[in-house]
Amino acid sequence: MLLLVDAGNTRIKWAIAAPDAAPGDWTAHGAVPHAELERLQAAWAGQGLTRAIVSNVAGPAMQAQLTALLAPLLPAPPAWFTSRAGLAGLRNRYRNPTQLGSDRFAAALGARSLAPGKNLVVATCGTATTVDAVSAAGDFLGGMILPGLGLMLGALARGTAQLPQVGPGANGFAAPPTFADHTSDAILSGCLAAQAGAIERACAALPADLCIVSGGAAASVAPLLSVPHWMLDNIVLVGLHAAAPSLDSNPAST
Ligand SMILES: Nc1ncnc2c1ncn2[C@@H]1O[C@H](COP(=O)(O)OP(=O)(O)O)[C@@H](O)[C@H]1O
Ligand SMILES: CC(C)(COP(=O)(O)O)[C@@H](O)C(=O)NCCC(=O)O
Ligand SMILES: [K+]
Repeated sequence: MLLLVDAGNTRIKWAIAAPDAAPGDWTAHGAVPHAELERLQAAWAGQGLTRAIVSNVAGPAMQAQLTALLAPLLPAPPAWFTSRAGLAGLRNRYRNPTQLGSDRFAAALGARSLAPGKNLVVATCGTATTVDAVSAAGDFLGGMILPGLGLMLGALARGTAQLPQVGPGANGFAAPPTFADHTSDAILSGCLAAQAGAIERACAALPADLCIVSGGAAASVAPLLSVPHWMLDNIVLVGLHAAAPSLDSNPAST
């Protein structure tokens, strides 16, 4: 069984797939915040793992923790997925291709596997929000990095005397009226508009045939979008899955 891992700056997302499964066809999947990393031991043990592909943008301490966690569960070390100049028909136009976050390159691969031959904007609304362009011809053109919804809300609370910390309600962050009539909703209106506005500007600039929206805050941001879009739980894992066959012949990160 193949284990796919997307270690972001807030949560570790994972999925397990049979060797011949199509990208996104998973037998199990889940997510844990960094503080609950040890729960992955129970989730992954006994799954018959034979191989793992890991994207990690959360730093060397996370890599060390995942290495220790996976050592008894796998016959060989995991493949640490990294951005590179090209993979699976996707060319990376970043000035230095390896500087691109591995999750962004994986997300672009995933988007292209789901919607080949289209001009795509790929937005992942996580700790940071990234808004990237993939051309119909298969070029990762580059993109935007902005604070994610949680960071925006936290920055306003930390950096001002009068603004409160706005948290999610029972159903996440429901969009308030644009011109809100109290402070909490005014903050939320502004931060959601910043997220959705960046995505819409990217879609207009490309221009995009389709926008793919993913990440922990996607369900809060997507309803505001006035552009054609698909919302997916984890486009990064789809991309790692889609990349798996190509990594055998191009194991730059292993
Ligand atoms: N209930 C919620 N509603 C909306 N957004 C949320 C909620 N819970 C978490 N988030 C946002 O999702 C982010 C985590 O998403 P995730 O895609 O796992 O991030 P990362 O890949 O950076 O670890 C948090 O930083 C926060 O901004
Ligand atoms: C932009 C990111 C911080 C996003 O991380 P995330 O929100 O998924 O935790 C990550 O992709 C990263 O560290 N990128 C390296 C710099 C770059 O992509 O240009
Ligand atoms: K992100």
